[in-house]
Amino acid sequence: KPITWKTAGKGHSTSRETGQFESDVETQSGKDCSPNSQIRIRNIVFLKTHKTGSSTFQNILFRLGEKRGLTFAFPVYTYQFAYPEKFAKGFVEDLPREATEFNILCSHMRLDVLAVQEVMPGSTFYLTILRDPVSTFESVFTYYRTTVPAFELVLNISGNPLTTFLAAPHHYYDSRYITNGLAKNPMTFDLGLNSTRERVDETWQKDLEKLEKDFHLVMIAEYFDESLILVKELLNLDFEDLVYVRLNTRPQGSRVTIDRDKSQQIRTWNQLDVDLYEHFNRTFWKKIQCYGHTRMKKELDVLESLTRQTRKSCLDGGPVGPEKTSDNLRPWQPDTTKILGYNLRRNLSSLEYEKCLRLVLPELRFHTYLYQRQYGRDMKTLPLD
Ligand SMILES: Nc1ncnc2c1ncn2[C@@H]1O[C@H](COP(=O)(O)OS(=O)(=O)O)[C@@H](OP(=O)(O)O)[C@H]1O
Repeated sequence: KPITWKTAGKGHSTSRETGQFESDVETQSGKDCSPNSQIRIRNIVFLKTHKTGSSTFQNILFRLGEKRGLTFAFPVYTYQFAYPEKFAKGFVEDLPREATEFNILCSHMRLDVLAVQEVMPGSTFYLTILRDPVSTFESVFTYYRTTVPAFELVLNISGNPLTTFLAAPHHYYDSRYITNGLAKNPMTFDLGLNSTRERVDETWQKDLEKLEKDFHLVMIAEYFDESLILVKELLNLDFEDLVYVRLNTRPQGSRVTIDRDKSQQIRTWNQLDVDLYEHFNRTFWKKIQCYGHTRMKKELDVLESLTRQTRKSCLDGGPVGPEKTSDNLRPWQPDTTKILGYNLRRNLSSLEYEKCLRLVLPELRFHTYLYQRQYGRDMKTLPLD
């Protein structure tokens, strides 16, 4: 089924006679069931939260954007919009000469919706992804142990660093430093909210209501495939657009075992993230309910089967450590854990190779490639000051 990308302009009407909806994105916002099978959406903002499976979804958007010739809003420097600063229009590279608007923005940022709206057209779909806060925090802690100041402080203390941190997090966490953003309620921080609060309060309820209005879909990492089916419906995509391999995974051995006590400590320390996740998990299942469980099951079967076939025809086995991947397929490696990558089967035809390569291409390489392609030059180097 070919996709026709059209901009869903503001003010499109609902055709009551035919029962078909051509509503613009605004009119769907906040609804549990969005009858949108007739619209073609061109513009997408994906808030790439940290350690939530977001690189896997970003890879889907990278492939989609390249295939449809869409224009990416890239950061002026590096691969992130001056993270952990709040997003600002000035962090975005200029439009390429021949383009009239940006279509996809999906690099790491700390959200400021109004600032993003200054960059992206009105007819834009806003998506993000949340993951169970205990798994997210453990992953964030392991990955950023030497870069987030609050985590760095426990490095030289003997014993398990996560145990040490969780025993007295206030001792290490100084909320005045924005670079500590990921050390407490990392998902709330990425969403641009005040993540330093100790507990949910009235302002928090308002924040949640606002997020519900701002985002058309909040994906849930634990139900990644179900999330993709909802994305497929929302953006009118094909199954083949959604085929993926899990990116940025760690070897089993690098995971810290989280027992019941530790899990409780993480939940207490990240209470806003817990509430955020529970809230959007509930709205997610309402959307699934609207979508229909039987229909969802059928779609999942098709996606799983296509994904299995694609992985089989592209990959030379499962994910492997950095020592076993070729240079161009090796994901960026922090100094605290290995990040797994993939090798491709040998003897792929050149057509297959191009398709399979994009499926496993690590974030930074794909970003560099797309930037080069869009601007006809290399990325700018960050000025030293
Ligand atoms: N499809 C899917 N579903 C669920 N979880 C997934 C998926 N793909 C990746 N992952 C897990 O997400 C973690 C990496 O997240 P990110 O890609 O967001 O990391 S990053 O912030 O961009 O570095 C990383 O978690 P940990 O392995 O616990 O570190 C991945 O294993």
